[in-house]
Amino acid sequence: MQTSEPPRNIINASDLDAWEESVDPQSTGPIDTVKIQTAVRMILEAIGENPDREGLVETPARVARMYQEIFQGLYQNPHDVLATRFHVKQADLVLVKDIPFYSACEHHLLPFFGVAHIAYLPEAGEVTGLSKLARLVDIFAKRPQVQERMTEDIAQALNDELGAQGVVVMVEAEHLCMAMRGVKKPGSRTLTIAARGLYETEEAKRREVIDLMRRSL
Ligand SMILES: Nc1nc2c(ncn2[C@@H]2O[C@H](COP(=O)(O)OP(=O)(O)OP(=O)(O)O)[C@@H](O)[C@H]2O)c(=O)[nH]1
Ligand SMILES: [Zn+2]
Repeated sequence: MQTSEPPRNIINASDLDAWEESVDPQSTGPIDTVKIQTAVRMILEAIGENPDREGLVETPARVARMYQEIFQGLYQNPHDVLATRFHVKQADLVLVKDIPFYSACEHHLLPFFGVAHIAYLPEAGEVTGLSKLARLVDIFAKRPQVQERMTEDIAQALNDELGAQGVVVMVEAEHLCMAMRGVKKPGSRTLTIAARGLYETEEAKRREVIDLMRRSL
């Protein structure tokens, strides 16, 4: 459908300034917030709603801001996050457990959420900041995703950037597309694992790490 006038509740470029100023443009990249607003208005119309009624009039702009936030990982580079390195004299296994995350399944754009556990065996005492592991999770969670790819991507980025001897990533999540619609199985959880380096080949060592991940501290 071609219209010469933009829908009335589409906010124009000058109105966008206020919220674009509050977000680092380098971290959000070229997310087209005006296009999102147009699309959301059309969806509201398509379901038979009145997009001009009081409760909905700001909704396209809210959804645009939300997508700008929850998909900002598309424009963030794991290389930048993992550039922070420290050298320690000796380092054995590093394991950060229960890193909470929220992502969106790419099939339905509904949330899946849960925790990620990240372990790596540093090479020659080369470690990164602990918070950087959590930032890495966010970079890959804040994209349209499938859980398996998110798990593999985190492991691969750590392997590539850190040069670790081995990496194990485990993700446990609940998918709202399986809970609130479709098959309707709330409470079911999906567990995915990715391994790199020595943990790919040495099964006993991988199992040790997985046991640590599953054990409550
Ligand atoms: N492997 C995998 N599947 C996912 C993930 N997120 C959602 N899905 C699944 O993607 C599938 C999409 O299946 P389709 O048959 O194309 O879509 P659908 O008709 O909406 O499927 P139902 O959810 O079964 O109603 C569903 O089985 C979802 O459960 C994920 O992270 N990993
Ligand atoms: Zn889904």
